Amino acid sequence: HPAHEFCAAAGGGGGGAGGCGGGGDGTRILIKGGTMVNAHRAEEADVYIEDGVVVAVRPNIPVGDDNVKVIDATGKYVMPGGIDPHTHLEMEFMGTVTIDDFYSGHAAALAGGTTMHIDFVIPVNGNLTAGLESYKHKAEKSAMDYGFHMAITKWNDEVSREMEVMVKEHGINSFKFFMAYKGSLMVTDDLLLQGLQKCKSLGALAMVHAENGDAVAEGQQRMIDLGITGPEGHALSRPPVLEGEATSRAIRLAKFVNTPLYVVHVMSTDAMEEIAKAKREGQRVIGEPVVSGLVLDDSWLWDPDFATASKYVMSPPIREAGHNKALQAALSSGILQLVGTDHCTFNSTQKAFGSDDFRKIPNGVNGKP
Ligand SMILES: NC(=O)NCCC(=O)O
Ligand SMILES: [Zn+2]
Repeated sequence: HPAHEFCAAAGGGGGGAGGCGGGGDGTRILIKGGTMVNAHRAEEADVYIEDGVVVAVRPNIPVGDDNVKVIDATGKYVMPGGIDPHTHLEMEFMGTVTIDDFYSGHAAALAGGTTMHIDFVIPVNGNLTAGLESYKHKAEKSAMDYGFHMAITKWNDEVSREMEVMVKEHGINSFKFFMAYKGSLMVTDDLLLQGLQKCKSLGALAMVHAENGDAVAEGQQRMIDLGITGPEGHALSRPPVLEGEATSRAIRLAKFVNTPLYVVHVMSTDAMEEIAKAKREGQRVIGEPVVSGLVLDDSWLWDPDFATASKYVMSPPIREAGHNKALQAALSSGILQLVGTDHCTFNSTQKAFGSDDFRKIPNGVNGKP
């Protein structure tokens, strides 16, 4: 099984569902001489691991016996594995499927030091159980730990009942509502309200993709009417004001229901300021910037080469320079709380579906731009 290559490389046990796992196989590893970094500080320390569990962290741990695998980390940082809270592996979207699956995506993540991620289950025709079955199947080739959030794309009594089953029987306790992608994944305010109330009653976390999907459709038509069909039309059609509006609306509806809210991929100062204001007033709102929004700007979308420009098409769009620095500052001051990648990769052939109409370019970028 391909997962074993990575488990072996990591010195871990056998690869069960959800990753390599410790396995109690007697593996002993000593990482020596590095600078160990945790959330609160960095220090010179060795790390001793038994059966996949860190049992000692202190300077100068003696090697002891020959059965300990010693890794020399002199001059290197030793950090906990990263957790990516936002990915889309093998996701069916905009008429195609993201090219990184639960094996190639895991290989890339592990190579970069990410050891766990949370993907979004997309229901099948609104059915949550069918969606989960499909994602469990996709994840059979996994090589690292993973978990699932779940999108809610329809509303009826069955969906409401299934949400409870997801929380109580499958450990899925975060549900995403797309306020954009009109005609496919988008939900109405009515559905969002029902969903927020259900999340509250289950103690689950509601998440939103915050853009005004109706206004985006209008903005897209405006661009087409103006003859703007290239990737730059993507950013022009869905400006920050539409992200700010939806973020504010979701925050206020969550306040009305009195339930916490997680805003995924915060890409603009407009959205970030809505989150900052709500938090100042004591509301429980979590804001997640993503790597592309923190480090890139929208100039790429104006590249005359379609293959280059289309690589940067995602939603909400990568914004004008300035938003990225403001998001970085908000992250360092705690207004925004964690970073995802929104890893959602399409190759140049897939991106070319929209070579004469930006509306058909599959939305999504590589999480490590
Ligand atoms: N972000 C993006 O453009 N694609 C992935 C789907 C989503 O998160 O909206
Ligand atoms: Zn996403």
